[in-house]
Amino acid sequence: MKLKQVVNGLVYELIQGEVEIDITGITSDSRKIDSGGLFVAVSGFAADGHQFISNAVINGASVVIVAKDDIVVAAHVTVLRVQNTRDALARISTNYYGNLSERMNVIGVTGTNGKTSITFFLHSIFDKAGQPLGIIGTMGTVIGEKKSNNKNTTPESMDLQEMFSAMINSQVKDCVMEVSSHGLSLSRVAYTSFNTAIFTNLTPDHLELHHTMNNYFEAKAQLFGMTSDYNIINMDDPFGRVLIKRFRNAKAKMLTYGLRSIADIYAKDIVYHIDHSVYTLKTPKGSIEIKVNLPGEMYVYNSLAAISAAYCNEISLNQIKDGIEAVSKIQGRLEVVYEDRDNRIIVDFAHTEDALEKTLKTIRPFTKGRIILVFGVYADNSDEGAAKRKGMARVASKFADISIITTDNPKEQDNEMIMQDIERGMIFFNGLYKVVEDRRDAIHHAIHSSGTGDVIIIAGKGHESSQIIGKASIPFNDAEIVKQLITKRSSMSC
Ligand SMILES: CC(=O)N[C@H]1[C@@H](OP(=O)(O)OP(=O)(O)OC[C@H]2O[C@@H](n3ccc(=O)[nH]c3=O)[C@H](O)[C@@H]2O)O[C@H](CO)[C@@H](O)[C@@H]1O[C@H](C)C(=O)N[C@@H](C)C(=O)N[C@H](CCC(=O)O)C(=O)O
Ligand SMILES: Nc1ncnc2c1ncn2[C@@H]1O[C@H](COP(=O)(O)OP(=O)(O)OP(=O)(O)O)[C@@H](O)[C@H]1O
Repeated sequence: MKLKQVVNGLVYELIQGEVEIDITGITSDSRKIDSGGLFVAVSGFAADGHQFISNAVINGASVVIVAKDDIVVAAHVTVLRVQNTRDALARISTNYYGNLSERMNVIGVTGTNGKTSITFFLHSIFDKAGQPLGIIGTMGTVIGEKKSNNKNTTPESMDLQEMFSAMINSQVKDCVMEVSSHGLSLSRVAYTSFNTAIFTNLTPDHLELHHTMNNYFEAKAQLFGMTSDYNIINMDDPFGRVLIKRFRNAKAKMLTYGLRSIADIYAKDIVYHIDHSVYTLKTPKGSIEIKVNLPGEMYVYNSLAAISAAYCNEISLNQIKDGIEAVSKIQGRLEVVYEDRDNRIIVDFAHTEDALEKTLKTIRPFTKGRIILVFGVYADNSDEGAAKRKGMARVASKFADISIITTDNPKEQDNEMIMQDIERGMIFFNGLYKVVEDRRDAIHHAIHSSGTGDVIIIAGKGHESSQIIGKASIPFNDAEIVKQLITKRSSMSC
């Protein structure tokens, strides 16, 4: 493609070379450049892409986009300077693939918790309506029968536009994607056209990036100014109500959901069971009974969010009901990975204070014995990280009977410091706890110390298939470990 076409709409200064040349591809990673490719130098959190320009040129880059002055690049390379290279990457990626989101129906889901299950509910509903729906999110990308892993919940702009292209090539024109605050703040979804946006809730998370709840909220709020058709908002959430006020008169129509009749779409007469909930769905077009095969209020909310988007897409109430009811479980989301007469073991992805509290409160009414919680936390060395560790300890102390503090994904943080901080929190909040650093040993300890009627909740890693310690990614899946330990226990007792 001609560089001139690729940079259409981009505000830039031509430092050297010319734009009437062909390029073979775009990347912001010098290690991935092909001969004749365009390299965008991004200043990141760990490294500065400007330092890799000469590598990119050695690897074949014929065009470089920079944000800094005084960058010396080989004379045969075209160099453009822009204000913000992340934004430029999004602009040129969108051009390169032909602005595909404009030809698609894109539903963006944002909020701290619940995004993944909403995408799964919607996928199932669209399936019942005979419309293939692509998914992009934490659990990967789904296009028809094809599934692939994602490095990020919301992929880098170049990867995102490539995914849209793969969807179009597979005749998938409807897409639901999780839109993280990182995705919005780091321009990963800039220039993507969203038809619909969904807001779930906002509670403390990712404060190492945003520092304040207000900044975090403002990052999320951007999505609702990017929509053409509908903004769907949880009106029971305080931040949801701020969005309702702010976007009431926006171009996109507003649809609210919640548990009270003032919402456009709401749930009435909810009955909670150990493994499902039943409620009457109320919509402006009528009512229908819904069974959600995941327990607790949070999945009533998540189902309502998905239902609201399906409703805006004119899917019938019967198809909506069939779609929600066809989701029997979601990996790592209150997933019962073992059950016998005496005990249940549940794996859940709760990795924020609010998610952990909701998970423990959901399980409590159905627990005859104790709740034994296995958890750790990823939180960096900032004040915000310290607050997260203390907050998780507060919830564990208050809502579990005993907690086994262990390793989550410490990444490059000091795990000893993380666990000591959680321990300090447990002491502060008077929680009963034990520290077992190795996660497998911690799960083993929980199983072996459990008695009749106890429920074990292993929180924080849900579906994840590896544990990230330092730079190493070690295969590890909570459900799999439980299976191994239980098998070992039963073979020993034979
Ligand atoms: C903190 C953070 O968000 N980091 C993301 C960010 O990395 P970065 O820009 O800081 O990259 P960097 O490593 O500093 O490198 C800077 C630049 O130099 C380039 N480089 C680097 C080395 C080299 O040899 N050559 C080269 O060109 C890199 O390609 C990059 O363009 O941009 C990368 C590309 O988009 C992301 O993959 C990466 O996500 C990391 C893996 C991450 O963990 N991110 C998390 C915090 C995140 O984004 N989470 C959200 C929300 C999750 C949720 O709540 O569900 C998400 O959407 O995933
Ligand atoms: N509506 C909700 N409100 C609060 N907590 C929730 C809600 N839905 C799910 N959770 C909790 O949050 C955890 C993560 O859920 P889910 O993966 O759907 O969220 P997410 O928004 O996709 O998060 P992430 O972007 O971190 O993957 C669940 O395992 C559960 O403990």
